[in-house]
Amino acid sequence: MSLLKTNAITMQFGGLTAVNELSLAIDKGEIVAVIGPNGAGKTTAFNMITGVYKPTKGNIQFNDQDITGLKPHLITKQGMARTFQNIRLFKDLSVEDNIFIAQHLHLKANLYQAMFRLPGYQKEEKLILEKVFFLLEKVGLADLSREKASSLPYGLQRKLEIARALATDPQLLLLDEPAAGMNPKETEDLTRFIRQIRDEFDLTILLIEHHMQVVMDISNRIYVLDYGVTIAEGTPVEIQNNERVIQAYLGVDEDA
Ligand SMILES: Nc1ncnc2c1ncn2[C@@H]1O[C@H](COP(=O)(O)OP(=O)(O)OP(=O)(O)O)[C@@H](O)[C@H]1O
Repeated sequence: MSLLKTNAITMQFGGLTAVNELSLAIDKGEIVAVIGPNGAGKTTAFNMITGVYKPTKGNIQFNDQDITGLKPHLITKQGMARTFQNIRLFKDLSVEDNIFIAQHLHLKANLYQAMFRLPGYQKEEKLILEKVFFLLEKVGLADLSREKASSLPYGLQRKLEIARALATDPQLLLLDEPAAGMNPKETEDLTRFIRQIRDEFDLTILLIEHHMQVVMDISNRIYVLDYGVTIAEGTPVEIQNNERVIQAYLGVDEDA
């Protein structure tokens, strides 16, 4: 059974069809990549899946529930989390506070209990802090918990962003260009890290990535978009040998 299924989702912006009848099916535990040249529609696809845009046509099933058009925070609550192409941390907050804030989504205490720090809130807060440190340990950032997010090297900021996404207890994690701007060492580390969190947190991962080495190394399957159209789907080996893909993408602009 697929964890995520998009049935011919289409997104039109005026006269432009950014994504045309995209049908993805992602099984539990898979790591699946969506690739394609700039402007192919990858981020638009993510935005439809995570509720930022409502598809013009088609529908999206997550865990066998129709989530088409649900607001992003409700989709997050159903077990989907994402990171963005441009890092979106609270740069002036500490590493631990960046995760603490994400955890608040799960708070059951009301505003009154929180304002006066009543016992119900304090108990919950303690549990959240434990979880924050558990996550920081897992991603190797525990020693840097008090540092300002903006003071971390780029690769670690990306890790922190992923840890923050994990704080919402996702089953499906969407990563939008996780290797963007990373040096070769950081990229290698990231590939290992993505596999590690998939295993440790029992995740399914969908990623957009331009870095071909990362894509080929990490993905179970790959979908290729070009001008909004799905031109190929297959294993890394199949994709690397697909003539249409080579023409549309791999032959050009490999490291864009
Ligand atoms: N909100 C919007 N309004 C109008 N056009 C948009 C909007 N968002 C995206 N587009 C257009 O839709 C097409 C697909 O864009 P999208 O950002 O999804 O591509 P992408 O594959 O993610 O590209 P990149 O690799 O550069 O991030 C582009 O032509 C883009 O200009």
